[in-house]
Amino acid sequence: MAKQLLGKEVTAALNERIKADVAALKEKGINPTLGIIRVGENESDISYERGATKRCETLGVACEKILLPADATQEQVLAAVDKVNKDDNIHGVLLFRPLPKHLNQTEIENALDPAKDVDCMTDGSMSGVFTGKAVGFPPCTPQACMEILDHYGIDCTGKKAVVIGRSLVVGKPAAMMLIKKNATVTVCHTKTVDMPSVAREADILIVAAGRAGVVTKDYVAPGQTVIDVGINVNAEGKLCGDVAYAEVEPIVDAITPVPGGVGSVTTSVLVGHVVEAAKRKYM
Ligand SMILES: NC(=O)C1=CN([C@@H]2O[C@H](COP(=O)(O)OP(=O)(O)OC[C@H]3O[C@@H](n4cnc5c(N)ncnc54)[C@H](OP(=O)(O)O)[C@@H]3O)[C@@H](O)[C@H]2O)C=CC1
Ligand SMILES: Nc1nc(=O)c2c([nH]1)NC[C@@H]1CN(c3ccc(C(=O)N[C@@H](CCC(=O)O)C(=O)O)cc3)C=[N+]21
Repeated sequence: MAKQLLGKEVTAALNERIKADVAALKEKGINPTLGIIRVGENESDISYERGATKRCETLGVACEKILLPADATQEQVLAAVDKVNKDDNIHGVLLFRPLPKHLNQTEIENALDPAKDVDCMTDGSMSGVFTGKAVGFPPCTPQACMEILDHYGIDCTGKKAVVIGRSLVVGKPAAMMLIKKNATVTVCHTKTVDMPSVAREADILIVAAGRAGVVTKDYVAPGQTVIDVGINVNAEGKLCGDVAYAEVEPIVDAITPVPGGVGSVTTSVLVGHVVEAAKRKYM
């Protein structure tokens, strides 16, 4: 039986700190607020929105939403970003990605006010992840993965880490953060040849492919820690990860469940960034 790495154990201390910061801000008459921009009805975006909204509520942070149709134009999305940029009562912004293909995502991402960039959307913020210089906030999901490793005392120094996925939201920044923690990192993607044998060599396996069940028992080995970032909705409408949990869990040392793993830490990290953005502005 693998040890379950539980999101709620990781977020307990984080949430207490956030609540204290929220109380201090409210005492000064500041109401920390997250702005959400969603384009279309993607299920994984909607489940993140639900989780983030709930987390805001329990931590006393307000939430304002702009919802646009899947066929929204570049101008409409840019206008939404401009609106949240100009709104002094919004301290941090979440824009779900990837955006529909017809949009110029880079232009939209970089239109955001860097001070409100709580999920590392702008190139300026992302540069900080690669250079190690403190620029803005790191992306919430890879940070959540690192929080889990830290909380459970999983030391990365000298370990082999394999990341499946190379997106700017998860895979690439996660690889940089693992390097910073002194791991030796391999990044896999759809052109990787013989992924199972690469993954089996890992001490720490981070999976962010966005395909339910890609990681089967052939990808894992005893002794491994598996962090399942994937959030997919199965045929019964239930959340499931990218790892075939039932067949992988008996083999490895430690694993994050879905739900109850990375996703719940991500929303806490996000709300923490919003509160920190408000603190930087006023305190
Ligand atoms: N738990 C959480 O808090 C969060 C969860 N997620 C979830 O994580 C998953 C990944 O998200 P994101 O990075 O944004 O997704 P993207 O679709 O942007 O990227 C997926 C990456 O995985 C690679 N990939 C896809 N299929 C395979 C495969 N069969 N074998 C190897 N590599 C593959 C792709 O490779 P290539 O580049 O070659 O196309 C790509 O680099 C999604 O399920 C998403 O919902 C995302 C953010 C937060
Ligand atoms: N710019 C951007 N950043 C993202 O991080 C991002 C994104 N776009 N697009 C969509 C995906 C998907 N994703 C989810 C995160 C948490 C839950 C989630 O359900 N969280 C629950 C808990 C789920 C669990 O317990 O595992 C909660 O917080 O209560 C779902 C989905 C983020 N993503």
